[in-house]
Amino acid sequence: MKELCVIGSGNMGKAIVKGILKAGLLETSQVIVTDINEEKVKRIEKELSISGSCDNQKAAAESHIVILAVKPQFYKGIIKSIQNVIKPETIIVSIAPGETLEKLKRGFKEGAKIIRAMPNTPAMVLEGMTALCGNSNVTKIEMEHIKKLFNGFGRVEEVPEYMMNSVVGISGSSPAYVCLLIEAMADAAVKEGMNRQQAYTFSEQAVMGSAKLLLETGMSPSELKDMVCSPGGTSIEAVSVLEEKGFRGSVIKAVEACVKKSMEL
Ligand SMILES: NC(=O)C1=CN([C@@H]2O[C@H](COP(=O)(O)OP(=O)(O)OC[C@H]3O[C@@H](n4cnc5c(N)ncnc54)[C@H](OP(=O)(O)O)[C@@H]3O)[C@@H](O)[C@H]2O)C=CC1
Ligand SMILES: O=C(O)[C@@H]1CCC=N1
Repeated sequence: MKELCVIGSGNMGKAIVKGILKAGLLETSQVIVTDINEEKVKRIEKELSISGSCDNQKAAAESHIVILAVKPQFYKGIIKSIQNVIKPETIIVSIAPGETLEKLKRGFKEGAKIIRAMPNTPAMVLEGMTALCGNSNVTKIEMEHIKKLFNGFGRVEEVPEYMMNSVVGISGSSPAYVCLLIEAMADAAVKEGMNRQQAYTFSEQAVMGSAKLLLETGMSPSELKDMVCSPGGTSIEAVSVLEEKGFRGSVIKAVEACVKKSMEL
């Protein structure tokens, strides 16, 4: 038996396995990863020294925890192929938006232990943020066990299921819009004559450092903004242009659109 089977070795599947191994939470011999693409399986086997397979059913049958890390459109087919081999004590973890506990439950046998998770790509560098919620068949101890694994590659918060779509908006999808901000600031510096690489370094470090400062001090974003904006200084000039252009309103609308899409999936 393996402790963990991850179905789908793409961006998230690989990030999750890498994080758990890096944190030393599981041995390489306790993990199996599958993919539809044999080349990808070979690559991840070699890179992480773990077992790989193209046989989802066999891998799921012999694992205590099964994480579904494929795009939502492949869920139906994969669940159909593994539903009969999932043991009553197996914990199934889904990371797709739109796959509700109710929808997932219909795919598995009565009593199945199902957890919904919403991680994000910074998991690749152990700085992920994951929201978790489980169905009533998952015990407290089992939830703690899954939390600990996801803690291996970042922070974890348990949330009620109705918050999962909001988590997609603020966390799962947000690296995409944070990157737009980083890219735009770098573009501005390039426009001023800075070389591209240096512009990315300044921009990335400013975003990372600001987030770290807030996380480590407990300061609110408005407090840090006020601290940076000297009276009659440079920062308030930038803030006032962003307000004029509807920066915050645009971000709120963007997150709302993301949450809405997640609800529709
Ligand atoms: N990327 C992100 O930022 C986040 C993604 N998610 C969710 O995580 C899930 C995975 O996303 P992501 O990792 O980005 O997707 P990827 O496409 O990078 O990875 C999925 C992998 O699964 C493979 N696959 C497809 N069908 C099967 C199958 N039948 N059996 C086994 N493997 C299969 C894909 O192969 P092929 O490429 O050949 O189709 C691919 O290698 C999605 O549901 C997504 O919504 C959640 C949070 C963040
Ligand atoms: O864009 C998506 O659908 C996925 C879900 C969260 C991040 N990426």
